[in-house]
Amino acid sequence: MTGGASEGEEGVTLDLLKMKMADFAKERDWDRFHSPRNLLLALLRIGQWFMFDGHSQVGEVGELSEIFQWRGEVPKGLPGWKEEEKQHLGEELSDVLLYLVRLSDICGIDLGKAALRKVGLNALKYPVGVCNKAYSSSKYEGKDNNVGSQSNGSES
Ligand SMILES: Nc1ccn([C@H]2C[C@H](O)[C@@H](COP(=O)(O)OP(=O)(O)OP(=O)(O)O)O2)c(=O)n1
Repeated sequence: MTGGASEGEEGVTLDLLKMKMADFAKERDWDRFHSPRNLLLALLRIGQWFMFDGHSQVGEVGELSEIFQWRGEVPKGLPGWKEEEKQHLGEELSDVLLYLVRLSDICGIDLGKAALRKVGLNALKYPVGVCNKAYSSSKYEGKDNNVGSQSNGSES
């Protein structure tokens, strides 16, 4: 699929991204590089794996983390961030999503279905009424889960 720039902008689906990534790789004869292991390393790597990518030592999750590194806690909505900083964040979030979509596709996992199923499992594991006042799991005790919620009035 090689449609126009605005294609799919209204309600982007995982299937559309999956097709875009498949076309991107096919058009460049990069299918041979998009193995499960390579895609996982592209997300997480420390070190180099690809011939045109000699300068980067961290994977996309690392690049995403670098944006938040040393900023301390960041309020929701990112007040005070410049537009180009938000755009950069969008790019790094997209890289993570795109590699995850591609990794799922290459592994034969329907990511949308798997994620929906997982949302259901999460709801069973953390029932409303038990968890809506305070986290009962010691895993989360002592953590401030409402950091920044006053900045835009949204709940986490
Ligand atoms: N073999 C490759 C190389 C790149 N991409 C796509 C998926 C990502 O969305 C993006 C990653 O490109 P880069 O490795 O150039 O990473 P960045 O765009 O983050 O550039 P930089 O590392 O310079 O910040 O390109 C891909 O599908 N397969």
